[in-house]
Amino acid sequence: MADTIIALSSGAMPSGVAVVRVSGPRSGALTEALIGALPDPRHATLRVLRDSAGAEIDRGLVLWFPGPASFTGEDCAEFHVHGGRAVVDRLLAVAVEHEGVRLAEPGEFSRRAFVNGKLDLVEAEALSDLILAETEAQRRFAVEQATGAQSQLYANWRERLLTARAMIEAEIDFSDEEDVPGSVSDEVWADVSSLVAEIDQHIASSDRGRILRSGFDVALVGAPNAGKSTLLNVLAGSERAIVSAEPGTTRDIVEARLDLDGYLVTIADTAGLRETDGLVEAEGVRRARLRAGQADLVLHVSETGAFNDLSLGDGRTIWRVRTKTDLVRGDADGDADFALSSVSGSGVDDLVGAIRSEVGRRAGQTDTLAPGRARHIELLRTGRTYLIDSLSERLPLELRAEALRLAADTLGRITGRIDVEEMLGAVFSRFCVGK
Ligand SMILES: Nc1nc2c(c(=O)[nH]1)N(C=O)[C@@H](CNc1ccc(C(=O)N[C@@H](CCC(=O)O)C(=O)O)cc1)CN2
Ligand SMILES: Nc1nc2c(ncn2[C@@H]2O[C@H](COP(=O)(O)OP(=O)(O)OP(=O)(O)O)[C@@H](O)[C@H]2O)c(=O)[nH]1
Ligand SMILES: [Mg+2]
Repeated sequence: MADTIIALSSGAMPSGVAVVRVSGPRSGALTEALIGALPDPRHATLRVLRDSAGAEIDRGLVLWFPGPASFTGEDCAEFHVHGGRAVVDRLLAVAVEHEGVRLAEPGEFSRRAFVNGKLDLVEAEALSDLILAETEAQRRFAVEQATGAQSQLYANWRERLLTARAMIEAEIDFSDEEDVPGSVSDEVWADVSSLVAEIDQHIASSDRGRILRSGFDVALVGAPNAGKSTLLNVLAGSERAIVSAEPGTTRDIVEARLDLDGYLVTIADTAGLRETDGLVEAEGVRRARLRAGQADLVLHVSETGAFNDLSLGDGRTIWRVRTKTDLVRGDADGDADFALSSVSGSGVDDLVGAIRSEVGRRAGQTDTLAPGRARHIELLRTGRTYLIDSLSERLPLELRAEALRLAADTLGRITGRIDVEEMLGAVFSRFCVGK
């Protein structure tokens, strides 16, 4: 018999109400022990909760969800009690005195929902993203995936591959017979080719998915004293980083998270780039370069208007930002894209506006499907290589069919649904009646 698990499912206490959730075969017995008779299924019912000696723990709403019609698919119950630490501690302590009842591990309710077929892996991951979402774009991206849109796409691809494989297997088995025309396999391979193109397009949107899910990454880099930390503070609207007239102030990366039009944007302030004998500062410079090399957007900050080459390699978007325009200077703005003063504030809005539109452009529509997790992208890439194998005309048909199977399995791993019965169904449903 599976353990019955219990945990606080609502947020930090103290809070108005705390929701304690229980799932597993002893849920009903535990609920009866706490409140007497079980309430009607799925009806919020006000009850007194008592310990085994009959002392009142609290008074709260109780919900009973007999399985399989519950979040986890098991018998579940919820206790909506007052959100005090001692209330919840006492309730949990009384619950785990019961045989077969223990505290839940992180993610264990969702894990059970997955095991019982209530959620697939993509949906379960999306629920976790939904809980972590801080901005509107993150929320919409997570909701889309949590409601199965992405899963459906992968399921359809997988279905096509299972069909393709069944056709090729049939061709292998009945190649001497006349009822399987050769053109069938041409159609199959044409469809596999177009699937490769669809997967490529989907993988190409992974930058978008990453930006929507994890946020858009901006790095402030440049010479010491250029005004990077001051600019970070202005963008963040608070004194995040230490500012001083001494060059080499910043060593660690200091981040500020902004919500621009619903998109999460992380601004990273970094150590000023220079040759240095200081070990700590040199490490800071190394980290600054590393961060800049991975950023979606690099703001190259300079107080002089001179911008030496950052040598960050290809593919980085770099904007040149001249700072301290409030100070009178001989030279002009040079070839800066933006000129601003963090002290007077002039030019700051232009920069923020430009970041805003850059993020919007690079994130695209929030409601179009894009893979946002490394796990998905990796499996998509692996699946694609199997498909390329399957298209190789130099290989015997048996191996090409096997490559289709591996590709289908790989796609099945994204949603966690790889199951042999389905494959058998796809194969046998295409046999002629009586064969
Ligand atoms: N109080 C409470 N609020 C909550 C949750 C919860 O567990 N408890 N949720 C937790 O994540 C979310 C809602 N998700 C849920 C998903 C499925 C079922 C459920 O009972 N499913 C059954 C019956 C479906 C039906 O009747 O329509 C099923 O799938 O068979 C409940 C909540 C957000 N709000
Ligand atoms: N007048 C004026 N001074 C500024 C401006 N921005 C920064 N400063 C000053 O320039 C000095 C250096 O600023 P920081 O923001 O610490 O420079 P940084 O680029 O972070 O420097 P490191 O961390 O050493 O790389 C400080 O004295 C700031 O007050 C500005 O827009 N106008
Ligand atoms: Mg600094």
